[in-house]
Amino acid sequence: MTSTSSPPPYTAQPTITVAQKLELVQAELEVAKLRLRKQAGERQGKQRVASSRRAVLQRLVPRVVKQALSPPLEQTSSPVPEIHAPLDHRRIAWNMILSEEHPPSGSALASLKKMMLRDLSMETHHSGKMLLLRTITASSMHSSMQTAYAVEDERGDIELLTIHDFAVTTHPSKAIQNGTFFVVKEPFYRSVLDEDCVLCVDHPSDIVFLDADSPILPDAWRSEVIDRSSVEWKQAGNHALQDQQFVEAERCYSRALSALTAAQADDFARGIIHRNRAQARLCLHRHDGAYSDALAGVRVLPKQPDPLAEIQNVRALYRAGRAAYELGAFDNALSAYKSITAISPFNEDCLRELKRTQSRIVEQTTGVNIWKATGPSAHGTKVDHADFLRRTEARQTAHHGRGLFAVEAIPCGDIVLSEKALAFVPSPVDPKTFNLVIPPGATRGTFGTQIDIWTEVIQRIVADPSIAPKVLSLYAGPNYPPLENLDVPIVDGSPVLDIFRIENIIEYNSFGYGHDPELTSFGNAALTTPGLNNMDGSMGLWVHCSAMNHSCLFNAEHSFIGDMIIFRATRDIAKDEEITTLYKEINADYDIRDAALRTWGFSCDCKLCEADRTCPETPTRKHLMEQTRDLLLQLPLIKALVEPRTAVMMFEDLLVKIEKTYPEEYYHNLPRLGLITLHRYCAFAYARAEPEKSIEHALACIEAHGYKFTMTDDNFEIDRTNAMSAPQVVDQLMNVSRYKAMKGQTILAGKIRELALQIYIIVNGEPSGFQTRYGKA
Ligand SMILES: C[S@@+](CC[C@H](N)C(=O)[O-])C[C@H]1O[C@@H](n2cnc3c(N)ncnc32)[C@H](O)[C@@H]1O
Repeated sequence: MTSTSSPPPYTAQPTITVAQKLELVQAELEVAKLRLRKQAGERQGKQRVASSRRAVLQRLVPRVVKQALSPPLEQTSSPVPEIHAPLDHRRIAWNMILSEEHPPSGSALASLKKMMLRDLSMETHHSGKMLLLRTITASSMHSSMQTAYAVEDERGDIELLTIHDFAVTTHPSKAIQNGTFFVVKEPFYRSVLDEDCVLCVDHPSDIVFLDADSPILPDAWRSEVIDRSSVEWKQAGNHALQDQQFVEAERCYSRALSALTAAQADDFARGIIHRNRAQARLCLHRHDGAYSDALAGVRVLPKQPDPLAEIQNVRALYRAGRAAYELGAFDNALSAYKSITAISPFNEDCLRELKRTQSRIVEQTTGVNIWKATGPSAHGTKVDHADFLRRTEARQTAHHGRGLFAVEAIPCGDIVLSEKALAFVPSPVDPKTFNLVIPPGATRGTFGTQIDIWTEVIQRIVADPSIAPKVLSLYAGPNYPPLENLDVPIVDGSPVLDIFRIENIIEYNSFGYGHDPELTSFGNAALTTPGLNNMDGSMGLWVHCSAMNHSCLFNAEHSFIGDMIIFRATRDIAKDEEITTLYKEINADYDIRDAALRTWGFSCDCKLCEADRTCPETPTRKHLMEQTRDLLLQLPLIKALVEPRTAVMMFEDLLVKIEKTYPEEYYHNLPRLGLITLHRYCAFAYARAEPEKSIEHALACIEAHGYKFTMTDDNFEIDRTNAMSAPQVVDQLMNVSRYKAMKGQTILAGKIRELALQIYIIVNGEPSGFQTRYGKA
């Protein structure tokens, strides 16, 4: 059967790669953005045109820019070979955040003037105003990141409201029911793609939910004031807690506290409510509030023994300990647990938590032997360990903003720091869809797990505003100058958080990693793979190490175990030396490398980049490297047509030519990255027939990474001032070690193996997998 209507643009493609699909999406997006901007420009400041109830309800049908693409994707030899996860059945869901980046309202409800829907102007932020509304429908998915509701004001006008998921998922109930009352602060009424306007809420604090008996509500809407005593509210809270309705429990306990009369406001009654609310908040992962409630629930013990007061204090202190532990405030947790042991020395729960807390404190000071502590099963999970940060601190650099510096000498191979993620999203097991969010004014988008990290960071700060300064201290790109005050203001009970600043912080500071098939036997070895690759990878935000700048001649290599990032010194680091790492897997082609780093807004000024920039041979080398790439792609064909020896000679010929593009006056003691692939290939090709030649290439491959290697019969010296640790170096060292062992130079072979193991640990974070890959000594 044939259809007369033209097929949607994507289904015309028999198969399509992710890269091609993204290109299509990007192109369509550009058209949409242009249309939207034109439409917005024409409408700015014009009076809202009222819609009928029926028309608004019809608009609730999900409609915006969501593509579920039918043809299965195929991985081809497309220019994005870095996408490794199986791509079958992947679908792309994309959507735009429809507002230009704009700050949240920082005004208190009491200072805002009420307005009505009919007073709205299009494309306008209504500063100093607020809308009092109620939902008249349940939610409907508006796009993959926004939820839509029909809402009405007290005059009965109705409109479509879209709430960014951050605002919904950070709302305690995570779901807004039909009939919910709320205020939208300083509303923004803006265009969407299909000629309509919607009210929109992007920032969590721009919406304030109201109880049904709130005095702000008009009489016609307000239910009778629920006249409960504090004790009744507390009992309602207890029931809700028992039923695991933690949001409701917290609300009831809060009402119980405000309903306390002066006569009831004694230590005893107040203490019970605080302790109970602490429990509800622990269950809601609101550790700031749980901690302060728990402490408020600690009673002053009378002089005479009072078993009830003691039991209550044990409860309160235990909750304080748990909350402090989750906030990473291990000293506070320790002191809470120690106070319990003074009351109840054999409390088993307390002793267990006390021991756990003590282990974290030891880890903070001495570092954790992370691989022994976690084992390989930790991959992709959140591990229970503490940061080890005391060897480094953030300081101002001369030209690169803040940087991370060693506060003590760190020997090669040692842990520079290990840090637990503030937010971590493991790669999806079954990545069927990924989201793409591009604000209309932006030239870049946010993809896949990066969006999940964004959500997680916002949720964490909304739950625990005490962590905000850590996040807000991070570099947020050129459009967001540093904040003078890092504490997030709390207005009407909500932290006022700019989701667009957070998005930029994630963009510039998060690490993403995917597992390269070539590296899987390297246990945890991970590549930093920003951009496209993130859609499959695990991703996290690690705050302390975010102060670390990039250098192609880095001195710290990072790897991941669970949600911990581990940096190891790739050479001896002196006290007060700046610690640097690779932001992006290094490319031998300077133009490609530079373009990648420009996405972070800078050009690297390391000696290697300087040499590549100034050496007159760089363009010739680029051309030769392109030839190398072409030859390697055609290798199966070449092998079929010519003798293997001839094929190798073709590569050796290229090697000689590329070597000449590295004049000593520019590249003295520097890596010669353009030689690595060819030496590696030749080492492999000669391995069986001419092992001596293979070892020559293996050593040359190591040298091309910047290692200066001088060997005697039973020893070697190595200069690694500008050397790069890499899995290929370990491979080649092990080739040399095996060869030397075969030749009877067992001492030398053993020493080279030790060096290989050290570099393996630097690259991999830990030694697991080494024996599996290279066998026993
Ligand atoms: C993760 S932050 C690193 C810390 C940052 N310098 C700060 O002040 O907080 C990344 C940003 O640091 C800057 N940066 C990092 N490495 C750099 C380098 N080698 N040269 C110039 N700027 C660099 C860039 O602005 C980059 O977007």
